[in-house]
Amino acid sequence: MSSSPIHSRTASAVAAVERALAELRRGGIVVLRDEHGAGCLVIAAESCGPRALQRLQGLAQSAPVLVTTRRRAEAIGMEIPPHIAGGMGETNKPITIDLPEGVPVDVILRPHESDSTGRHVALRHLSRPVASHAPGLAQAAIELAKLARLLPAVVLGPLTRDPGNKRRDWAREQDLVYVDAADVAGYEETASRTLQQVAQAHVPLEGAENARILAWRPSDGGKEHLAIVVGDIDPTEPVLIRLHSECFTGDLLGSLRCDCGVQLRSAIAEIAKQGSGVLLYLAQEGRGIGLVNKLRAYELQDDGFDTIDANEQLGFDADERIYAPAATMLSRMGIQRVRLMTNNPEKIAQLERYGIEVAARVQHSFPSNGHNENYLRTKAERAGHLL
Ligand SMILES: Nc1nc2c(ncn2[C@@H]2O[C@H](COP(=O)(O)OP(=O)(O)OP(=O)(O)O)[C@@H](O)[C@H]2O)c(=O)[nH]1
Ligand SMILES: [Zn+2]
Repeated sequence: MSSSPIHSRTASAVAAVERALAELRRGGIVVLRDEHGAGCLVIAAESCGPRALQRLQGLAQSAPVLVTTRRRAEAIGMEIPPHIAGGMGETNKPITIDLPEGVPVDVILRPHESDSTGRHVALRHLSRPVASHAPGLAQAAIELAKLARLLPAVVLGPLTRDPGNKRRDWAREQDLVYVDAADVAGYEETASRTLQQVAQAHVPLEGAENARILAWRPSDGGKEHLAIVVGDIDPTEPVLIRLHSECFTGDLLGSLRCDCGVQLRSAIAEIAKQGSGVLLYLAQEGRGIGLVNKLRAYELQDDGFDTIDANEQLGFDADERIYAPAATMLSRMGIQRVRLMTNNPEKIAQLERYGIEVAARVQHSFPSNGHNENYLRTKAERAGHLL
């Protein structure tokens, strides 16, 4: 990669976000600052221990608040006043809630624990949502928690406005990780632009012996994606492509809750049958919420929620994936036109948005295995999947 000022600015921005993610996952405090100089301290609710919380309370310049998403707040039965709920298009915006002294932060996380009257335990401790002092910071803090594959709930400690750029120096003095909110917003797209191929090996696969695996890594050492190239690609013609999102349970363990295992193996078999093509194996487990959160969503599905509602009950969107890394890898391989094996119109729309022409859609669906009927039905009826 070139060391031009633009590239080094990109590299340092993604590196700052990656450091913040590691810090949140280990229960540390991150300093966030927006372009107007507003700042705050952030701890992920899921990893918030008593020492970090005490430190945040000591450093913050007003009382800490709890921030989660509207869907999570609604899932625990919280009433959201219309002036806070936001309009259309802001369906899952961050919701700020006062955090009275002594209230355990994790009340927001305990899924569906109710008291004897059926009221969610969180409501016993938490009052109605309040207006956020800096909505952009709340949004960036929630985004960080999601990128760290944690539940979208954070403790936020407001800081006074910072007219110059002193906040970064202050963070350094306090030995705290600092990140600009603007760098969080575009992180996944920016990181995808830094993807570089770092390994390539011939790996004969059952039914596709002429296969190579190419590994791609972003400059911050974050999520690595793979391209499984079968046969010899001719980029002058639309190339047969499958975008496969990682599914540990389906791909590796043969789980029958989903259709990923059969989709993975059949895609490779079909590509081999047609002579050549590429399967992109994307590190976006659980439609982008991570394996742990997917298992939490499965728990909710065992209680009767469908795959979309379960995501939303946890506070996520139904699908958190972006396909910018896929588009970058295709372009770097010289592939601009594809025949895409999918039933998901969002994959087509996003690839086109990122500059890849989808010349044709190739259907890629399989009969139910006796365990995933509801899952397949929900994808067709609620996620707009084409069958
Ligand atoms: N959150 C969540 N993720 C799931 C669930 N079941 C499967 N997944 C994830 O969904 C992704 C699989 O989706 P894909 O098969 O790539 O995509 P799709 O949206 O079904 O679209 P096509 O298969 O291309 O038609 C993987 O990351 C799985 O881990 C679930 O119940 N909840
Ligand atoms: Zn799966």
